[in-house]
Amino acid sequence: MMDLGTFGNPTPMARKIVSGYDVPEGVDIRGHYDEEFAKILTKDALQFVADLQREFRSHIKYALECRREAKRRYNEGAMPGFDPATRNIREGEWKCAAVPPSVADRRVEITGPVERKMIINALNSGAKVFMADFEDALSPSWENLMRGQVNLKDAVDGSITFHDKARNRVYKLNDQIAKLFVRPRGWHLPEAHIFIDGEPATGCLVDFGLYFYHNHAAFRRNQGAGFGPFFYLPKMENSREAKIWNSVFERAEKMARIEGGSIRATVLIETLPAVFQMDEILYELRDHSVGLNCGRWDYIFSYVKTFQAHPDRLLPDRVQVGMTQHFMRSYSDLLIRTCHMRGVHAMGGMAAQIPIRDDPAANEAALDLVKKDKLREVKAGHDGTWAAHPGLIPACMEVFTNNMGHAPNQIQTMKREDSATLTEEDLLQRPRGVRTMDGLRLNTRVGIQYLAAWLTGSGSVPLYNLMEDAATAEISRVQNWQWLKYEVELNGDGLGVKVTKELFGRVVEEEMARIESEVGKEKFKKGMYKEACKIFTRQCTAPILDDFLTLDAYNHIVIYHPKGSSSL
Ligand SMILES: CC(=O)SCCNC(=O)CCNC(=O)[C@H](O)C(C)(C)COP(=O)(O)OP(=O)(O)OC[C@H]1O[C@@H](n2cnc3c(N)ncnc32)[C@H](O)[C@@H]1OP(=O)(O)O
Ligand SMILES: O=CC(=O)O
Ligand SMILES: [Mg+2]
Repeated sequence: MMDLGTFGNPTPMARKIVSGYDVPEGVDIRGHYDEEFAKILTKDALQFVADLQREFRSHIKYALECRREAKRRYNEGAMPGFDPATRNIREGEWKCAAVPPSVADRRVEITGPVERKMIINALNSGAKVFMADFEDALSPSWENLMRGQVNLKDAVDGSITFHDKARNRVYKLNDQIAKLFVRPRGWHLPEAHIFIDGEPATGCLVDFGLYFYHNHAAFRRNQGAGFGPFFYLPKMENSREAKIWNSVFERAEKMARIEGGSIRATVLIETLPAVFQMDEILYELRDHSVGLNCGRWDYIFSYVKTFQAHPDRLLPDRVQVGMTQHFMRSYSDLLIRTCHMRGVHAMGGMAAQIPIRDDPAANEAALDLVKKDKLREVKAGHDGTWAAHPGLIPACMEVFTNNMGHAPNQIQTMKREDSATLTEEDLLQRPRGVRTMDGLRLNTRVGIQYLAAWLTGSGSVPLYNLMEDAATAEISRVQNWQWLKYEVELNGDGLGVKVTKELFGRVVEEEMARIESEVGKEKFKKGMYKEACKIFTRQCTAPILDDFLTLDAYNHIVIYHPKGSSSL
Protein backbone atom coordinates (compact mmCIF):
# COMPACT_ATOMS: atom_id res chain seq x y z
CA MET A 1 0.00 0.00 0.00
CA MET A 2 1.17 3.52 -0.76
CA ASP A 3 2.62 5.30 2.29
CA LEU A 4 1.13 8.79 2.16
CA GLY A 5 2.83 11.34 4.37
CA THR A 6 1.04 13.66 6.77
CA PHE A 7 -0.38 15.91 4.06
CA GLY A 8 -1.37 13.26 1.57
CA ASN A 9 1.81 13.42 -0.53
CA PRO A 10 4.02 10.37 -0.77
CA THR A 11 7.05 10.43 1.54
CA PRO A 12 10.39 10.23 -0.29
CA MET A 13 10.55 6.49 0.34
CA ALA A 14 7.00 5.90 -0.84
CA ARG A 15 7.50 8.10 -3.89
CA LYS A 16 10.44 5.96 -4.86
CA ILE A 17 8.18 2.92 -4.85
CA VAL A 18 5.32 4.77 -6.54
CA SER A 19 7.39 6.06 -9.45
CA GLY A 20 9.76 3.11 -9.62
CA TYR A 21 12.71 5.43 -10.20
CA ASP A 22 15.52 5.86 -7.72
CA VAL A 23 15.51 9.63 -7.34
CA PRO A 24 17.72 12.06 -5.42
CA GLU A 25 16.37 14.31 -2.68
CA GLY A 26 13.85 16.85 -3.98
CA VAL A 27 13.20 15.13 -7.31
CA ASP A 28 9.79 13.68 -8.10
CA ILE A 29 9.18 11.71 -11.31
CA ARG A 30 5.55 11.69 -12.34
CA GLY A 31 5.91 10.06 -15.74
CA HIS A 32 5.30 6.33 -16.12
CA TYR A 33 7.94 3.76 -15.26
CA ASP A 34 9.81 1.92 -17.96
CA GLU A 35 12.93 -0.18 -17.51
CA GLU A 36 14.61 1.52 -20.47
CA PHE A 37 13.77 4.97 -19.11
CA ALA A 38 15.24 3.98 -15.74
CA LYS A 39 18.63 3.58 -17.45
CA ILE A 40 18.36 7.26 -18.42
CA LEU A 41 16.70 8.51 -15.24
CA THR A 42 19.50 7.29 -12.98
CA LYS A 43 20.00 8.91 -9.61
CA ASP A 44 23.27 10.55 -10.72
CA ALA A 45 21.86 11.89 -13.97
CA LEU A 46 18.84 13.30 -12.13
CA GLN A 47 21.15 14.83 -9.56
CA PHE A 48 22.97 16.62 -12.40
CA VAL A 49 19.67 17.93 -13.82
CA ALA A 50 18.54 19.02 -10.35
CA ASP A 51 21.85 20.82 -9.78
CA LEU A 52 21.40 22.71 -13.07
CA GLN A 53 17.82 23.56 -12.18
CA ARG A 54 18.80 24.86 -8.73
CA GLU A 55 21.72 26.87 -10.01
CA PHE A 56 19.93 28.51 -12.92
CA ARG A 57 16.24 28.70 -12.06
CA SER A 58 16.33 32.29 -10.85
CA HIS A 59 18.25 33.36 -13.98
CA ILE A 60 15.69 31.62 -16.18
CA LYS A 61 12.78 33.21 -14.33
CA TYR A 62 14.39 36.61 -14.73
CA ALA A 63 15.03 36.07 -18.46
CA LEU A 64 11.40 35.06 -19.00
CA GLU A 65 10.26 38.08 -16.99
CA CYS A 66 12.39 40.26 -19.29
CA ARG A 67 10.63 38.71 -22.28
CA ARG A 68 7.27 39.69 -20.77
CA GLU A 69 8.56 43.19 -20.12
CA ALA A 70 9.79 43.54 -23.73
CA LYS A 71 6.41 42.31 -24.95
CA ARG A 72 4.70 44.94 -22.85
CA ARG A 73 6.88 47.62 -24.48
CA TYR A 74 6.23 46.36 -28.01
CA ASN A 75 2.52 46.23 -27.25
CA GLU A 76 2.68 49.88 -26.22
CA GLY A 77 4.14 50.78 -29.59
CA ALA A 78 7.90 50.37 -29.16
CA MET A 79 9.90 48.73 -31.94
CA PRO A 80 12.67 46.18 -31.46
CA GLY A 81 16.10 47.53 -32.32
CA PHE A 82 19.80 47.47 -31.57
CA ASP A 83 20.64 48.03 -27.90
CA PRO A 84 22.73 51.18 -27.38
CA ALA A 85 24.20 49.66 -24.22
CA THR A 86 25.94 46.87 -26.13
CA ARG A 87 27.35 48.95 -28.96
CA ASN A 88 30.91 48.12 -27.84
CA ILE A 89 30.25 44.45 -28.39
CA ARG A 90 28.83 45.05 -31.87
CA GLU A 91 31.69 47.33 -32.85
CA GLY A 92 34.49 45.51 -31.02
CA GLU A 93 37.21 43.40 -32.64
CA TRP A 94 36.75 39.94 -31.21
CA LYS A 95 36.32 36.42 -32.54
CA CYS A 96 34.65 33.25 -31.37
CA ALA A 97 36.83 30.22 -30.58
CA ALA A 98 38.08 28.35 -33.65
CA VAL A 99 35.59 25.96 -35.25
CA PRO A 100 36.28 22.31 -34.25
CA PRO A 101 37.70 20.44 -37.29
CA SER A 102 35.09 17.70 -36.97
CA VAL A 103 32.31 20.15 -37.88
CA ALA A 104 34.11 22.55 -40.21
CA ASP A 105 32.06 21.20 -43.13
CA ARG A 106 28.32 21.46 -42.47
CA ARG A 107 27.11 22.09 -46.00
CA VAL A 108 23.95 20.02 -45.60
CA GLU A 109 22.28 19.22 -42.30
CA ILE A 110 19.24 16.98 -41.97
CA THR A 111 16.80 17.51 -39.12
CA GLY A 112 14.19 15.30 -37.53
CA PRO A 113 12.56 14.20 -34.29
CA VAL A 114 14.41 11.87 -31.90
CA GLU A 115 12.47 8.89 -33.22
CA ARG A 116 14.46 5.64 -33.48
CA LYS A 117 14.12 4.80 -37.18
CA MET A 118 14.47 8.42 -38.23
CA ILE A 119 17.65 8.84 -36.19
CA ILE A 120 19.23 5.91 -38.05
CA ASN A 121 17.97 7.12 -41.42
CA ALA A 122 19.17 10.67 -40.74
CA LEU A 123 22.62 9.59 -39.56
CA ASN A 124 22.92 7.40 -42.68
CA SER A 125 21.45 10.03 -45.03
CA GLY A 126 24.72 11.40 -46.44
CA ALA A 127 24.17 14.77 -44.72
CA LYS A 128 27.17 16.20 -42.86
CA VAL A 129 25.16 16.85 -39.70
CA PHE A 130 21.97 15.48 -38.19
CA MET A 131 20.10 17.79 -35.85
CA ALA A 132 18.12 15.53 -33.53
CA ASP A 133 15.13 17.50 -32.37
CA PHE A 134 13.42 17.70 -28.98
CA GLU A 135 11.84 20.95 -30.17
CA ASP A 136 9.83 22.05 -33.26
CA ALA A 137 9.71 18.51 -34.69
CA LEU A 138 8.77 16.68 -31.47
CA SER A 139 5.56 16.42 -29.50
CA PRO A 140 7.04 16.46 -25.98
CA SER A 141 5.10 13.59 -24.43
CA TRP A 142 6.88 11.68 -21.67
CA GLU A 143 7.10 8.66 -23.97
CA ASN A 144 8.63 10.65 -26.86
CA LEU A 145 11.12 12.49 -24.67
CA MET A 146 12.39 9.49 -22.73
CA ARG A 147 12.35 7.17 -25.74
CA GLY A 148 14.30 9.92 -27.54
CA GLN A 149 16.97 9.93 -24.81
CA VAL A 150 17.27 6.13 -25.03
CA ASN A 151 17.59 6.36 -28.83
CA LEU A 152 20.25 9.06 -28.71
CA LYS A 153 22.30 7.12 -26.18
CA ASP A 154 22.26 4.09 -28.47
CA ALA A 155 23.09 6.31 -31.44
CA VAL A 156 26.07 7.91 -29.74
CA ASP A 157 27.52 4.58 -28.61
CA GLY A 158 26.90 3.21 -32.11
CA SER A 159 24.66 0.31 -31.05
CA ILE A 160 21.34 1.67 -32.30
CA THR A 161 19.24 -0.71 -34.42
CA PHE A 162 15.59 -0.87 -35.38
CA HIS A 163 13.51 -3.75 -36.65
CA ASP A 164 10.59 -2.74 -38.85
CA LYS A 165 8.51 -5.86 -38.35
CA ALA A 166 5.89 -4.99 -40.96
CA ARG A 167 8.56 -4.78 -43.65
CA ASN A 168 10.95 -7.23 -42.01
CA ARG A 169 13.70 -4.70 -42.38
CA VAL A 170 16.51 -4.12 -39.93
CA TYR A 171 18.03 -0.65 -39.66
CA LYS A 172 21.54 -0.04 -38.39
CA LEU A 173 24.23 2.60 -38.75
CA ASN A 174 26.51 2.82 -41.80
CA ASP A 175 30.27 3.17 -41.39
CA GLN A 176 30.08 6.84 -42.38
CA ILE A 177 27.47 8.82 -40.46
CA ALA A 178 26.49 12.45 -39.96
CA LYS A 179 27.74 14.39 -36.93
CA LEU A 180 25.08 14.68 -34.27
CA PHE A 181 23.72 17.96 -32.91
CA VAL A 182 20.87 17.91 -30.37
CA ARG A 183 18.24 20.63 -30.05
CA PRO A 184 16.70 20.85 -26.58
CA ARG A 185 13.40 22.64 -26.02
CA GLY A 186 13.17 26.42 -25.58
CA TRP A 187 13.47 28.13 -22.19
CA HIS A 188 9.71 28.65 -21.91
CA LEU A 189 8.66 24.98 -21.86
CA PRO A 190 8.30 23.13 -18.56
CA GLU A 191 8.80 19.42 -18.07
CA ALA A 192 5.72 18.56 -16.06
CA HIS A 193 6.69 14.94 -15.47
CA ILE A 194 9.76 15.86 -13.45
CA PHE A 195 9.34 18.03 -10.38
CA ILE A 196 12.35 19.53 -8.66
CA ASP A 197 11.80 21.04 -5.21
CA GLY A 198 8.06 21.13 -5.88
CA GLU A 199 8.24 22.84 -9.29
CA PRO A 200 8.16 21.42 -12.81
CA ALA A 201 11.68 21.22 -14.20
CA THR A 202 12.75 23.44 -17.08
CA GLY A 203 12.27 21.35 -20.23
CA CYS A 204 15.54 22.25 -21.92
CA LEU A 205 17.62 21.52 -18.80
CA VAL A 206 16.08 18.04 -18.69
CA ASP A 207 16.81 17.48 -22.40
CA PHE A 208 20.31 18.87 -22.18
CA GLY A 209 21.19 17.44 -18.78
CA LEU A 210 20.15 13.85 -19.42
CA TYR A 211 21.69 13.79 -22.90
CA PHE A 212 24.94 15.39 -21.79
CA TYR A 213 25.30 13.25 -18.70
CA HIS A 214 24.98 9.97 -20.53
CA ASN A 215 26.76 10.80 -23.76
CA HIS A 216 29.54 13.33 -23.33
CA ALA A 217 32.35 10.80 -23.07
CA ALA A 218 31.20 8.50 -25.90
CA PHE A 219 30.39 11.49 -28.09
CA ARG A 220 33.82 13.05 -27.75
CA ARG A 221 35.40 9.68 -28.45
CA ASN A 222 33.21 8.58 -31.39
CA GLN A 223 32.02 11.81 -33.00
CA GLY A 224 33.63 15.05 -31.93
CA ALA A 225 37.34 14.18 -32.12
CA GLY A 226 37.81 15.53 -28.63
CA PHE A 227 35.09 18.18 -28.89
CA GLY A 228 31.41 18.07 -28.09
CA PRO A 229 28.69 17.26 -27.53
CA PHE A 230 27.16 19.68 -30.06
CA PHE A 231 23.84 21.50 -29.68
CA TYR A 232 21.36 23.74 -31.43
CA LEU A 233 19.72 26.32 -29.17
CA PRO A 234 16.23 27.53 -30.12
CA LYS A 235 13.93 30.53 -29.72
CA MET A 236 16.10 32.89 -27.70
CA GLU A 237 15.15 36.56 -27.64
CA ASN A 238 18.10 38.18 -25.92
CA SER A 239 21.78 37.58 -25.22
CA ARG A 240 21.04 37.21 -21.50
CA GLU A 241 19.46 33.88 -22.41
CA ALA A 242 22.63 32.89 -24.30
CA LYS A 243 24.62 33.80 -21.21
CA ILE A 244 22.62 31.30 -19.19
CA TRP A 245 23.36 28.59 -21.76
CA ASN A 246 27.04 29.49 -21.62
CA SER A 247 27.02 29.08 -17.83
CA VAL A 248 25.15 25.78 -18.16
CA PHE A 249 27.86 24.58 -20.53
CA GLU A 250 30.62 25.66 -18.15
CA ARG A 251 28.88 23.88 -15.31
CA ALA A 252 28.54 20.72 -17.40
CA GLU A 253 32.19 20.81 -18.50
CA LYS A 254 33.23 21.13 -14.88
CA MET A 255 31.07 18.22 -13.81
CA ALA A 256 32.47 16.06 -16.64
CA ARG A 257 36.02 17.29 -16.01
CA ILE A 258 36.50 18.20 -19.65
CA GLU A 259 38.19 21.23 -21.11
CA GLY A 260 36.29 24.53 -21.24
CA GLY A 261 35.02 25.14 -24.78
CA SER A 262 34.46 21.45 -25.51
CA ILE A 263 30.70 21.84 -25.83
CA ARG A 264 29.69 23.75 -28.95
CA ALA A 265 26.33 25.19 -29.98
CA THR A 266 24.69 26.89 -32.91
CA VAL A 267 22.03 29.40 -31.91
CA LEU A 268 18.92 29.71 -34.03
CA ILE A 269 18.12 33.30 -34.79
CA GLU A 270 14.40 32.78 -35.00
CA THR A 271 12.84 35.59 -33.05
CA LEU A 272 12.62 39.15 -34.25
CA PRO A 273 14.23 40.66 -31.13
CA ALA A 274 17.20 38.29 -31.49
CA VAL A 275 18.20 39.64 -34.90
CA PHE A 276 19.31 42.79 -33.07
CA GLN A 277 21.35 40.71 -30.63
CA MET A 278 23.37 38.47 -32.93
CA ASP A 279 26.78 39.87 -31.98
CA GLU A 280 25.80 39.87 -28.34
CA ILE A 281 24.63 36.25 -28.47
CA LEU A 282 27.85 35.14 -30.14
CA TYR A 283 29.83 37.16 -27.62
CA GLU A 284 28.21 35.46 -24.64
CA LEU A 285 28.84 32.06 -26.20
CA ARG A 286 32.17 32.92 -27.82
CA ASP A 287 34.01 29.96 -26.25
CA HIS A 288 31.16 27.57 -27.05
CA SER A 289 29.84 28.81 -30.35
CA VAL A 290 29.65 27.18 -33.75
CA GLY A 291 27.59 29.85 -35.36
CA LEU A 292 24.06 31.00 -35.94
CA ASN A 293 21.23 29.61 -38.05
CA CYS A 294 18.34 31.32 -39.84
CA GLY A 295 15.30 29.68 -38.23
CA ARG A 296 13.07 31.28 -40.79
CA TRP A 297 9.71 29.76 -39.77
CA ASP A 298 9.80 30.75 -36.13
CA TYR A 299 11.19 34.10 -37.24
CA ILE A 300 8.05 34.80 -39.29
CA PHE A 301 5.93 33.66 -36.34
CA SER A 302 7.91 36.00 -34.10
CA TYR A 303 7.38 38.93 -36.48
CA VAL A 304 3.62 38.59 -35.99
CA LYS A 305 3.97 38.02 -32.24
CA THR A 306 6.26 40.98 -31.70
CA PHE A 307 3.94 43.24 -33.69
CA GLN A 308 0.71 41.81 -32.29
CA ALA A 309 -0.41 45.30 -31.23
CA HIS A 310 0.72 46.97 -34.48
CA PRO A 311 -2.16 46.80 -36.99
CA ASP A 312 0.00 48.49 -39.61
CA ARG A 313 2.20 45.36 -39.85
CA LEU A 314 -0.19 42.65 -40.90
CA LEU A 315 1.15 39.68 -42.81
CA PRO A 316 -0.01 38.66 -46.28
CA ASP A 317 -0.87 34.99 -46.93
CA ARG A 318 1.65 32.66 -45.31
CA VAL A 319 2.79 31.27 -48.68
CA GLN A 320 3.92 34.74 -49.72
CA VAL A 321 6.26 35.32 -46.78
CA GLY A 322 9.44 33.76 -48.13
CA MET A 323 13.14 34.49 -47.94
CA THR A 324 12.97 36.98 -50.81
CA GLN A 325 10.88 39.44 -48.80
CA HIS A 326 13.14 42.36 -47.95
CA PHE A 327 13.02 41.86 -44.17
CA MET A 328 13.85 38.16 -44.53
CA ARG A 329 16.68 38.71 -46.99
CA SER A 330 18.12 41.42 -44.74
CA TYR A 331 18.03 39.08 -41.75
CA SER A 332 19.87 36.36 -43.63
CA ASP A 333 22.46 38.81 -45.01
CA LEU A 334 23.16 40.35 -41.62
CA LEU A 335 23.42 36.94 -40.01
CA ILE A 336 26.05 35.90 -42.59
CA ARG A 337 28.03 39.08 -42.10
CA THR A 338 27.91 38.79 -38.31
CA CYS A 339 28.94 35.14 -38.18
CA HIS A 340 31.78 35.51 -40.64
CA MET A 341 33.11 38.57 -38.87
CA ARG A 342 33.26 36.47 -35.70
CA GLY A 343 34.75 33.39 -37.42
CA VAL A 344 31.83 30.96 -37.21
CA HIS A 345 29.24 29.29 -39.47
CA ALA A 346 26.26 31.13 -40.85
CA MET A 347 23.75 28.37 -41.42
CA GLY A 348 20.76 28.65 -43.72
CA GLY A 349 17.31 27.31 -42.99
CA MET A 350 14.62 24.91 -44.00
CA ALA A 351 12.76 24.87 -47.29
CA ALA A 352 9.40 23.31 -46.45
CA GLN A 353 9.06 21.20 -49.61
CA ILE A 354 9.42 17.43 -49.30
CA PRO A 355 9.48 14.72 -52.00
CA ILE A 356 6.09 13.97 -53.59
CA ARG A 357 6.14 10.28 -54.34
CA ASP A 358 3.03 9.80 -56.43
CA ASP A 359 3.35 12.78 -58.80
CA PRO A 360 6.65 13.07 -60.72
CA ALA A 361 5.87 16.51 -62.18
CA ALA A 362 4.92 17.94 -58.79
CA ASN A 363 7.97 16.26 -57.30
CA GLU A 364 10.22 17.90 -59.87
CA ALA A 365 8.63 21.28 -59.18
CA ALA A 366 9.13 20.86 -55.42
CA LEU A 367 12.75 19.87 -55.93
CA ASP A 368 13.30 22.92 -58.14
CA LEU A 369 11.98 25.17 -55.38
CA VAL A 370 14.33 23.57 -52.87
CA LYS A 371 17.31 23.98 -55.21
CA LYS A 372 16.44 27.61 -55.89
CA ASP A 373 16.27 28.29 -52.17
CA LYS A 374 19.62 26.58 -51.56
CA LEU A 375 21.25 28.42 -54.46
CA ARG A 376 20.12 31.72 -52.98
CA GLU A 377 21.59 30.67 -49.62
CA VAL A 378 24.98 29.54 -50.88
CA LYS A 379 25.40 32.56 -53.13
CA ALA A 380 24.50 34.87 -50.26
CA GLY A 381 27.32 33.29 -48.25
CA HIS A 382 25.66 30.71 -46.02
CA ASP A 383 28.01 27.88 -45.03
CA GLY A 384 25.37 25.21 -45.02
CA THR A 385 21.67 24.55 -45.03
CA TRP A 386 18.89 22.38 -43.64
CA ALA A 387 16.96 19.58 -45.32
CA ALA A 388 13.80 18.01 -43.92
CA HIS A 389 13.99 14.70 -45.75
CA PRO A 390 16.73 12.26 -46.86
CA GLY A 391 15.39 12.48 -50.43
CA LEU A 392 16.53 16.11 -50.59
CA ILE A 393 20.13 15.60 -49.48
CA PRO A 394 21.71 14.91 -52.89
CA ALA A 395 20.14 18.01 -54.48
CA CYS A 396 21.11 20.30 -51.58
CA MET A 397 24.60 18.81 -51.51
CA GLU A 398 25.03 19.37 -55.24
CA VAL A 399 24.03 23.04 -55.03
CA PHE A 400 26.39 23.77 -52.16
CA THR A 401 29.28 21.78 -53.61
CA ASN A 402 28.92 23.38 -57.04
CA ASN A 403 29.21 26.76 -55.42
CA MET A 404 31.62 26.16 -52.55
CA GLY A 405 33.84 23.60 -54.22
CA HIS A 406 36.10 21.69 -51.87
CA ALA A 407 36.26 24.44 -49.24
CA PRO A 408 34.49 23.24 -46.08
CA ASN A 409 32.71 26.58 -45.61
CA GLN A 410 32.74 30.24 -46.68
CA ILE A 411 33.65 31.79 -43.35
CA GLN A 412 36.84 33.39 -44.65
CA THR A 413 35.72 34.07 -48.21
CA MET A 414 32.29 35.68 -47.90
CA LYS A 415 32.62 38.65 -45.61
CA ARG A 416 29.49 40.42 -46.88
CA GLU A 417 30.85 43.91 -46.11
CA ASP A 418 27.94 45.23 -48.19
CA SER A 419 25.56 44.22 -45.39
CA ALA A 420 27.23 46.55 -42.89
CA THR A 421 24.77 49.23 -43.92
CA LEU A 422 21.63 47.21 -43.10
CA THR A 423 19.39 49.22 -40.80
CA GLU A 424 16.63 48.56 -38.31
CA GLU A 425 14.16 49.61 -41.03
CA ASP A 426 15.54 46.94 -43.37
CA LEU A 427 15.10 44.29 -40.71
CA LEU A 428 11.57 45.35 -39.85
CA GLN A 429 10.22 46.23 -43.26
CA ARG A 430 6.59 45.20 -43.75
CA PRO A 431 6.20 42.04 -45.83
CA ARG A 432 4.47 42.66 -49.15
CA GLY A 433 1.58 40.67 -50.57
CA VAL A 434 -2.13 40.07 -50.32
CA ARG A 435 -4.54 38.27 -48.05
CA THR A 436 -6.99 35.74 -49.39
CA MET A 437 -9.80 33.48 -48.28
CA ASP A 438 -7.67 30.55 -49.46
CA GLY A 439 -4.94 31.74 -47.10
CA LEU A 440 -7.38 31.82 -44.18
CA ARG A 441 -8.73 28.38 -45.07
CA LEU A 442 -5.27 26.84 -45.49
CA ASN A 443 -4.07 28.25 -42.17
CA THR A 444 -7.11 26.74 -40.49
CA ARG A 445 -6.88 23.35 -42.16
CA VAL A 446 -3.14 23.05 -41.54
CA GLY A 447 -3.26 24.39 -37.97
CA ILE A 448 -5.97 21.93 -36.90
CA GLN A 449 -4.40 18.91 -38.58
CA TYR A 450 -0.98 19.70 -37.20
CA LEU A 451 -2.33 20.06 -33.69
CA ALA A 452 -4.30 16.82 -34.02
CA ALA A 453 -1.06 15.06 -34.96
CA TRP A 454 0.86 16.74 -32.14
CA LEU A 455 -1.74 15.68 -29.56
CA THR A 456 -1.34 12.07 -30.69
CA GLY A 457 2.45 12.15 -30.52
CA SER A 458 3.72 13.39 -33.92
CA GLY A 459 5.51 16.73 -33.93
CA SER A 460 6.35 16.86 -37.64
CA VAL A 461 4.00 15.77 -40.38
CA PRO A 462 3.58 16.03 -44.14
CA LEU A 463 0.55 18.16 -45.05
CA TYR A 464 -0.29 19.13 -48.61
CA ASN A 465 3.21 18.12 -49.71
CA LEU A 466 4.97 20.38 -47.21
CA MET A 467 6.71 19.68 -43.93
CA GLU A 468 4.73 21.09 -41.02
CA ASP A 469 6.10 21.39 -37.52
CA ALA A 470 5.50 23.55 -34.45
CA ALA A 471 7.09 26.61 -36.06
CA THR A 472 5.11 26.50 -39.31
CA ALA A 473 1.89 25.75 -37.44
CA GLU A 474 2.53 28.79 -35.24
CA ILE A 475 2.46 31.00 -38.33
CA SER A 476 -0.98 29.63 -39.25
CA ARG A 477 -2.26 30.29 -35.76
CA VAL A 478 -0.93 33.80 -35.19
CA GLN A 479 -1.80 34.93 -38.69
CA ASN A 480 -5.43 33.89 -38.16
CA TRP A 481 -5.37 35.62 -34.77
CA GLN A 482 -3.96 38.81 -36.26
CA TRP A 483 -6.46 38.92 -39.10
CA LEU A 484 -9.34 38.29 -36.70
CA LYS A 485 -8.14 40.77 -34.12
CA TYR A 486 -8.02 43.57 -36.70
CA GLU A 487 -10.91 42.25 -38.80
CA VAL A 488 -8.74 42.67 -41.87
CA GLU A 489 -10.10 42.77 -45.35
CA LEU A 490 -9.16 39.87 -47.63
CA ASN A 491 -7.78 42.00 -50.41
CA GLY A 492 -6.25 39.43 -52.74
CA ASP A 493 -9.19 37.64 -54.25
CA GLY A 494 -11.57 40.42 -55.14
CA LEU A 495 -14.02 39.33 -52.44
CA GLY A 496 -13.43 42.29 -50.15
CA VAL A 497 -14.60 40.20 -47.20
CA LYS A 498 -13.65 41.10 -43.61
CA VAL A 499 -12.28 38.40 -41.31
CA THR A 500 -14.86 38.42 -38.51
CA LYS A 501 -15.53 35.80 -35.84
CA GLU A 502 -18.66 34.78 -37.73
CA LEU A 503 -16.73 34.25 -40.93
CA PHE A 504 -14.02 32.34 -39.07
CA GLY A 505 -16.65 30.15 -37.39
CA ARG A 506 -17.99 29.18 -40.82
CA VAL A 507 -14.49 28.60 -42.18
CA VAL A 508 -13.64 26.31 -39.25
CA GLU A 509 -16.83 24.29 -39.78
CA GLU A 510 -16.23 23.92 -43.50
CA GLU A 511 -12.55 23.10 -43.13
CA MET A 512 -13.32 20.47 -40.49
CA ALA A 513 -15.71 18.88 -43.00
CA ARG A 514 -13.00 19.00 -45.63
CA ILE A 515 -10.44 17.44 -43.28
CA GLU A 516 -12.92 14.65 -42.51
CA SER A 517 -13.44 13.94 -46.18
CA GLU A 518 -9.69 14.07 -46.87
CA VAL A 519 -8.56 11.80 -44.03
CA GLY A 520 -11.64 9.56 -44.06
CA LYS A 521 -14.38 9.09 -41.45
CA GLU A 522 -12.59 6.35 -39.55
CA LYS A 523 -9.32 8.25 -39.03
CA PHE A 524 -11.24 11.41 -38.27
CA LYS A 525 -13.22 9.66 -35.54
CA LYS A 526 -10.20 7.97 -34.01
CA GLY A 527 -7.92 11.03 -34.25
CA MET A 528 -7.99 14.12 -32.06
CA TYR A 529 -9.31 16.52 -34.68
CA LYS A 530 -12.18 17.81 -32.54
CA GLU A 531 -9.92 18.52 -29.58
CA ALA A 532 -7.39 20.16 -31.89
CA CYS A 533 -10.09 22.27 -33.44
CA LYS A 534 -11.21 23.47 -30.01
CA ILE A 535 -7.68 24.45 -28.96
CA PHE A 536 -6.83 26.06 -32.29
CA THR A 537 -10.11 28.01 -32.47
CA ARG A 538 -9.74 29.27 -28.94
CA GLN A 539 -6.21 30.45 -29.61
CA CYS A 540 -7.14 32.17 -32.89
CA THR A 541 -10.00 34.05 -31.24
CA ALA A 542 -8.46 34.78 -27.82
CA PRO A 543 -8.53 38.49 -26.90
CA ILE A 544 -4.89 38.24 -25.82
CA LEU A 545 -2.47 36.28 -28.00
CA ASP A 546 -1.12 33.11 -26.37
CA ASP A 547 2.69 33.18 -26.37
CA PHE A 548 2.98 29.67 -27.77
CA LEU A 549 0.58 27.20 -29.35
CA THR A 550 2.27 24.32 -27.58
CA LEU A 551 2.08 25.73 -24.05
CA ASP A 552 -1.68 25.32 -23.81
CA ALA A 553 -1.64 22.12 -25.88
CA TYR A 554 1.01 20.65 -23.57
CA ASN A 555 -1.55 20.40 -20.77
CA HIS A 556 -3.38 17.86 -22.94
CA ILE A 557 -0.43 15.48 -23.19
CA VAL A 558 0.76 15.48 -19.59
CA ILE A 559 -0.07 12.17 -17.93
CA TYR A 560 0.85 11.39 -14.34
CA HIS A 561 1.45 7.83 -13.11
CA PRO A 562 -0.08 6.64 -10.97
CA LYS A 563 -2.92 9.11 -11.18
CA GLY A 564 -3.19 11.48 -8.25
CA SER A 565 -0.02 10.23 -6.57
CA SER A 566 0.94 13.72 -5.51
CA SER A 567 -0.67 17.11 -5.48
CA LEU A 568 2.34 19.32 -4.81
C1 LIG B 1 11.02 24.83 -38.69
C2 LIG B 1 11.95 23.80 -38.21
O1 LIG B 1 12.25 23.73 -37.07
S1 LIG B 1 12.54 22.67 -39.33
C3 LIG B 1 13.24 21.40 -38.30
C4 LIG B 1 12.21 20.62 -37.61
N1 LIG B 1 11.40 19.81 -38.52
C5 LIG B 1 11.83 18.62 -38.95
O2 LIG B 1 12.88 18.19 -38.53
C6 LIG B 1 11.01 17.84 -39.93
C7 LIG B 1 11.77 16.64 -40.42
N2 LIG B 1 11.05 15.85 -41.40
C8 LIG B 1 10.11 14.99 -41.09
O3 LIG B 1 9.73 14.84 -39.94
C9 LIG B 1 9.54 14.14 -42.18
O4 LIG B 1 10.32 14.23 -43.35
C10 LIG B 1 8.10 14.51 -42.58
C11 LIG B 1 7.19 14.30 -41.38
C12 LIG B 1 8.00 15.92 -43.06
C13 LIG B 1 7.67 13.55 -43.70
O5 LIG B 1 7.86 12.25 -43.22
P1 LIG B 1 7.28 10.98 -43.98
O6 LIG B 1 5.91 11.22 -44.44
O7 LIG B 1 7.50 9.80 -43.08
O8 LIG B 1 8.21 10.87 -45.22
P2 LIG B 1 8.36 9.66 -46.20
O9 LIG B 1 7.23 8.69 -46.06
O10 LIG B 1 8.60 10.21 -47.54
O11 LIG B 1 9.69 8.98 -45.66
C14 LIG B 1 10.48 8.11 -46.44
C15 LIG B 1 11.61 7.59 -45.59
O12 LIG B 1 12.42 8.68 -45.19
C16 LIG B 1 12.53 8.74 -43.78
N3 LIG B 1 12.57 10.13 -43.38
C17 LIG B 1 11.75 11.14 -43.72
N4 LIG B 1 12.15 12.30 -43.16
C18 LIG B 1 13.25 12.00 -42.45
C19 LIG B 1 14.12 12.78 -41.65
N5 LIG B 1 13.94 14.09 -41.51
N6 LIG B 1 15.15 12.16 -41.05
C20 LIG B 1 15.36 10.83 -41.21
N7 LIG B 1 14.56 10.04 -41.96
C21 LIG B 1 13.52 10.63 -42.57
C22 LIG B 1 11.30 8.04 -43.28
O13 LIG B 1 11.51 7.57 -41.97
C23 LIG B 1 11.14 6.93 -44.31
O14 LIG B 1 12.06 5.91 -44.01
P3 LIG B 1 11.85 4.39 -44.49
O15 LIG B 1 11.73 4.40 -45.97
O16 LIG B 1 13.06 3.69 -44.01
O17 LIG B 1 10.59 3.92 -43.84
O1 LIG C 1 13.72 26.02 -36.24
C1 LIG C 1 13.65 26.48 -37.34
C2 LIG C 1 12.63 27.39 -37.77
O2 LIG C 1 12.63 27.75 -38.95
O3 LIG C 1 11.81 27.74 -36.92
MG1 LIG D 1 12.20 26.97 -34.92
